[in-house]
Amino acid sequence: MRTKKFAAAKRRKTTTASSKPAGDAARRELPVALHDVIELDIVGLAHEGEGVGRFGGFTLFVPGALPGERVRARVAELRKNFGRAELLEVLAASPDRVAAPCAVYARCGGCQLQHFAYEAQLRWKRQLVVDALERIGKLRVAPSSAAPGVPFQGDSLSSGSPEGEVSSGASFQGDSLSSGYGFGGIVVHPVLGMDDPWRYRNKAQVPIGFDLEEGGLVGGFYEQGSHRIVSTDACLIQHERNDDAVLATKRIARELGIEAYDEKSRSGWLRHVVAKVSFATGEMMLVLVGTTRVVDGLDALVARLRDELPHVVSICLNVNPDQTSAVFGRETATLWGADVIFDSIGGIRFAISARSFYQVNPVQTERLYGKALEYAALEGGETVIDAYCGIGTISLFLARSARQVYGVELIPDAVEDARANARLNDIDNADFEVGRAEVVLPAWREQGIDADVIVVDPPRKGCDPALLDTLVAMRPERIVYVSCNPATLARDLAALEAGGFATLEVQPVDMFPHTGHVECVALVIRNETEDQKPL
Ligand SMILES: C[S@@+](CC[C@H](N)C(=O)[O-])C[C@H]1O[C@@H](n2cnc3c(N)ncnc32)[C@H](O)[C@@H]1O
Repeated sequence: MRTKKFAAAKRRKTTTASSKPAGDAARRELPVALHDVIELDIVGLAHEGEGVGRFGGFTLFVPGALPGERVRARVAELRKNFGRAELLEVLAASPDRVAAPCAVYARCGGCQLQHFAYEAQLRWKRQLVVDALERIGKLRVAPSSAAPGVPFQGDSLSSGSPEGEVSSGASFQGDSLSSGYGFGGIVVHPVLGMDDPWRYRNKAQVPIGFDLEEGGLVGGFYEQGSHRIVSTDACLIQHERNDDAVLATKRIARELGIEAYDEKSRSGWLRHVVAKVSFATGEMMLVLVGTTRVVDGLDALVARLRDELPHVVSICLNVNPDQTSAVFGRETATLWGADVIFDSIGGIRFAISARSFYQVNPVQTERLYGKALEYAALEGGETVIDAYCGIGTISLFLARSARQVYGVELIPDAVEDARANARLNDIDNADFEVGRAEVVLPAWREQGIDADVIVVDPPRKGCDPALLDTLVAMRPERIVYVSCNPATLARDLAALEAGGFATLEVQPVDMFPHTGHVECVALVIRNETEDQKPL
């Protein structure tokens, strides 16, 4: 085993691969150099699930390592304030380490946490949320909700993302935390996990490539951080029917001599296979993404897919002729069968077309939106605004219990889907508008639309500051904040606290088991004492 002494000697001969000049590292006398093999203790997990270790006070991210472990690792990248190291050996394993069941886990970029026991994943995700609220939002989390059994304590908690999507610059300062307006702090519930955290995805989007050793046309997943395709026939977080459909498509295309598209030479035809399955009905849609509208063998491919895959009710073609990493091109046509498949979540039906955005984990989506409905506490007479409404999933969930729902969304196609889904469910009290929430809400306010409840479900970057200002000005009784990023959630909840609201509870939901992602829904209420202040 290489020792620290060896590493120090080797360091004198190496340079850093940092985005900063090598001289930088020398000046700052980093305790490691590129390619050093070192032993280090892992003290936390970063947002993407990499182990976080410290070596001589310097932070190193070690993918595959778990908190509490001692590992041997090779330094693979150095930057000014942190580095990355490749895991070589686990010297002392965490009791939460398990064998990842997926055969391609080590190479595929899809999952990051299969080697971490599921219960431990859930405890870690909850702690990520608590840390974000305390460190970034400087919000007080109720002590009673510091769940027993949370494995990581104190300063060695989840250690942030290397790139730092939200830089808090905040250290934990107990006394300066917000008091939560006397509510005793925000209750952060244990993460709602899945009873069976496998085979949960309803959509597979599989890149197609060429590999002579594998027999020609292959499909799988991009290797972590690259565009190299890892050929794979099974994905353990994917519904079996999607796996079967993709496997059959690859085999039949090979047999018919249909060529995979090659990014470098820009030759070949088939770029992606997308399979969608409705958990409610079992119906499936297949979308072939090719470079042109026609290709030899396409009719035969469709005929054989129809024969072999009885659950497929729709086969579509998307044409993407461009030299781009975007999956889809502009043109989509139905080659056979229906234009859409139907799914339902919580009794609301959704029509899913080749290009519609739709939640990929329908089981957990129902639980997440059920919580949003509970937090909205609707009695039937309320006006609700759903900002960032997408295809109107939350709006339609809430419309059944409210007087009127208004949804706003940036993407026109999604708004079309939202309107169609409202019609499909005979819901006539939900109106949708295309636009930026931060522009449309102030306009609605000018028109006299006042909301009792406002739901926000923004993208990872969180709410636009102008929208937060509008929420503060509109002073709805309740805000239900659905978030896919605890860091921006914490930042925005802090802004709402400053504007006279209080966050009562946060319910994290595990929408993507075995990945570093965690979704949250937060209940924020208007602070009545603020209402009594003179204007
Ligand atoms: C996390 S998704 C919400 C999805 C939606 N709740 C659903 O279940 O279908 C965020 C949505 O916000 C939209 N969006 C992004 N920026 C926006 C903005 N400034 N105003 C309105 N919508 C926006 C995105 O297009 C996306 O559909």
